This record gives sequence, structure tokens and C-alpha cells, in this order.
Amino acid sequence: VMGLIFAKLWSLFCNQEHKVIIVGLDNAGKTTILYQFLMNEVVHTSPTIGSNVEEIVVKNTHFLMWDIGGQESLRSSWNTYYSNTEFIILVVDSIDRERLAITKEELYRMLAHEDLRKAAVLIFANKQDMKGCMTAAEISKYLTLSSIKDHPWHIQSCCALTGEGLCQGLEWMTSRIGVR
Ligand SMILES: Nc1nc2c(ncn2[C@@H]2O[C@H](COP(=O)(O)OP(=O)(O)OP(=O)(O)O)[C@@H](O)[C@H]2O)c(=O)[nH]1
Ligand SMILES: [Mg+2]
Repeated sequence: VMGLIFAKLWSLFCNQEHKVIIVGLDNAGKTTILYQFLMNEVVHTSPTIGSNVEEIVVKNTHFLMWDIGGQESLRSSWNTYYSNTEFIILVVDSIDRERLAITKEELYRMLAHEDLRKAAVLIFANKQDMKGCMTAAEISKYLTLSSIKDHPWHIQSCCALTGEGLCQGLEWMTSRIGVR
């Protein structure tokens, strides 16, 4: 009986799902990243209206990932996804210099939100294959990430089309679990 209880507790512990929200402006590559995580391939996407949700398992760690539409009219409803979120994945289109200021506003708005006070933030500097794109260091500086003291954060450059950098991002997330 003890063994059974132990097994039950163990599986509860191991299969615990960690809630993730994938946010960022429209066209950043959020949906492309979600399906790279799920299937290791590039899917044809169209702008997300509402959200997609998938379970991603990394080395016995279960993530429930919500990919949320990033168009301007949809951003005001991001907060309906916030409760119980452990990780925010913020996807940045590294070629889109003009709109990095809007991303910055959205980032700090999220960090100030009560429901996200315990969330860790992974920033993907996506589309690193584009000529003339901003580096992760440039994006980090612009977003003043080093000033963020109340949330764990990490920036990772990536290319959702090839999958480069995506695993490193997930590894950072799994390394955070159990830290708090
Ligand atoms: N060159 C390049 N294109 C990419 C990359 N990642 C995504 N894209 C393209 O960018 C476009 C938008 O990608 P989506 O994944 O649909 O963007 P999204 O962030 O989900 O957009 P919304 O759903 O509107 O919020 C698609 O044409 C993708 O193929 C990348 O790393 N490099
Ligand atoms: Mg999308």
C-alpha cells in the first residue's frame, strides 16, 4: 500500500503541468515556435485569433503552452491567460526595429501584473536568419533586461524556421523548475 501511495505521489509530482504563455507582437513567430516544439517542423501559419494550446514534454517535464494571438486588438485580452502562469515566453521579431518599443511596453505591463508576479520570463530573439537583424544583446539592452530584479529572466537568440536556439530556451525553463 505504501508503495502504491508513493507511486501515486511520484507520478503526481513528475507529471505536474507547468503553465506557459507565449506572447509577443503579431508576426513574431509564436505559433511557428509552438509547433517546432511539438513536432520539430515548420507549419504553415496564419495570424492567430484567440489561442492555440499544446502540451510539450521535455525530459519528464510537462509544459502546457498557450500561444496567444499578438495583433493589437487581441493584446488587451492577454491578461485573461495570466492566472497560474509559471513561464512567459516573449517572442521578439529581431528584424522589426520599429516595433521593439511596443514590445517593451507590453513586457513591463506584464511584469507589473499581479497574476504574473511569480512568472519567469524567457525572451526569444527570433528570426536570427534575417540579414541585418538585431542581436540578442542589442534587444536585451533596448529592453533594459538587466534592470529586471523581481522576475528570473533569460534571453535566447533563435530561428524558428530551423529550430536553432529553441532547445536552449527550453533547457533554461526546465532548469528553473524547483528553484523556487
Ligand atoms: N525568416 C523567418 N521567418 C520566421 C521565423 N519564425 C517565424 N517566421 C515567419 O513569420 C511569420 C509569422 O509567424 P507566426 O508564427 O504565424 O507569428 P505569430 O507570432 O504566431 O503571429 P500572430 O499569431 O499574429 O500573433 C510566418 O510567415 C513565419 O513563417 C524565423 O525564425 N525566420
Ligand atoms: Mg500565431
